[in-house]
Amino acid sequence: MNRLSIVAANWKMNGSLALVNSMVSELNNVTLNENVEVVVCPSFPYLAAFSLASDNVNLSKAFSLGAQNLNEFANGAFTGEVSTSMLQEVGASYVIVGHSERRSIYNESSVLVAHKVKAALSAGLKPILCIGESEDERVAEQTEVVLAAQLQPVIDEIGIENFKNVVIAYEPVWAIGTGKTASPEMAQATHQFIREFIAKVDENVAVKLPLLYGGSVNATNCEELFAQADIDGGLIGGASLKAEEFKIICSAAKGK
Ligand SMILES: O=C(CO)COP(=O)(O)O
Repeated sequence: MNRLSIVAANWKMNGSLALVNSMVSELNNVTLNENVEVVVCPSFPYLAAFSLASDNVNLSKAFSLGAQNLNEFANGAFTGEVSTSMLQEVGASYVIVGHSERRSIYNESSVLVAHKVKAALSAGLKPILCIGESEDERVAEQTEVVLAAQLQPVIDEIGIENFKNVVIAYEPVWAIGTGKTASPEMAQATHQFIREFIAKVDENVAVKLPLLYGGSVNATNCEELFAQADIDGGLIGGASLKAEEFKIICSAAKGK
């Protein structure tokens, strides 16, 4: 089938220059399976340093750099914000959009998320679009409704054909940073729903779409999660800050 698997590290507001340098040299020793890409998303101040350190060791092209957020406007009076061209200039090729922490703490709506996805694509950055339900929503059996409501504004904004440059990360909010991973079967069922939701609009796009799982992925559970038919890698938080553990997770991914 030839579908790319991706392991993306979301450092969130963690890390340091020392971690950037040690991670780059550790990643230089990882052997990846075919059709696997690794994306490291440190905080804004470390992007340029990560690029430089990767160039210095000539890190394989399978390793890319991503940002954790972007502003939807090209430039202007937006104090504290970062534009797509700035991200590109420092070497980012991916950007996380719509993480549940941004949706809940910074009130980012699905419409704003859609605008950010569009801005990323227009600048040639690949968005890693995060979607996921809260624990209450799952208990109320609203998971599929919530996911559909998060996806539809993006489909409306960019058009389904542009999903060929999008990565989706399914991150159940109740599994983020809690140690409560969705079981591989539960995660697979939800990934299958997401792929079928996209397939209803465009089957060719759906077949090729990398669908990552996120939420307490670690060195112990990654293999079983990544073996699921519709799970094409992961978006890793806490475990991506520990080089030894992250390397195991990277090596567990296989292109489908
Ligand atoms: O939010 C996440 C990645 O974006 C997941 O975080 P954890 O892996 O720490 O649960």
